[in-house]
Amino acid sequence: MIHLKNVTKRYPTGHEALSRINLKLDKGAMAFLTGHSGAGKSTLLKLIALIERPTRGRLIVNDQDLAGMAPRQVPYFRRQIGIIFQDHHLLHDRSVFDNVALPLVIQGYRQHEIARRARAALDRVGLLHKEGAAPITLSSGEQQRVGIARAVVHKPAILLADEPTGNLDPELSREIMELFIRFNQVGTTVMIASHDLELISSLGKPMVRLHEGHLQRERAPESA
Ligand SMILES: Nc1ncnc2c1ncn2[C@@H]1O[C@H](COP(=O)(O)OP(=O)(O)OP(=O)(O)O)[C@@H](O)[C@H]1O
Repeated sequence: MIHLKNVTKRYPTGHEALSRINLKLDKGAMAFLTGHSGAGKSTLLKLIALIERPTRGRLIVNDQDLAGMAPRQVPYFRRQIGIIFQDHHLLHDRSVFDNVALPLVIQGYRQHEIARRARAALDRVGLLHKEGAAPITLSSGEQQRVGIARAVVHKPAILLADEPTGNLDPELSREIMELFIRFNQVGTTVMIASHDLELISSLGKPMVRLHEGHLQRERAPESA
């Protein structure tokens, strides 16, 4: 589902954030990406989501070679991916429902389909009863769950999360990770960058460690 072949990313500053990365994550698999701050975790997720392009090497995501993808194809490619950030980027002048519905509105879904899917996504994160609330009135764990509902509302094949529990206490962090495991159990391929080693090593999923842009396998999903 996600295959990186000898991928290097050098930013215009000259800094090599990733060096010759080979990594394979099968369809329906789940893995954690670990490493210290600056190790290249966010860069790797950005390459998979085509937010950044590699300097060298190839990425195959959901059977598509990203090198050959024209800019006009990128929005269609991204529909296969849901992305969750540490600070969830919610729109604070819109309701919880509107935030979750937004990707479907942009994609031109019909009104009744938007309502059905947005409520289903909110239900899956346990927040259907908050659909009319303003995000600012929710706890940080609830706000993160709204971000997750928005990321899964279009039923992406791949879910990428960048430090999704960075601002949460240990108990809420575990709840959020368990939510990701549930999405994985219904077939979504999941990759999560996190430096919360204590939590993720207790979850029994493969871990891939980056160190200064180099891959150091721990319990790797599969060698490429
Ligand atoms: N747009 C950019 N331009 C130049 N350098 C960048 C850019 N984005 C990231 N970097 C550099 O690349 C390296 C890897 O950054 P990245 O954000 O991928 O690390 P990370 O492992 O996600 O770190 P953190 O856990 O702190 O988010 C860092 O040294 C960073 O300063």
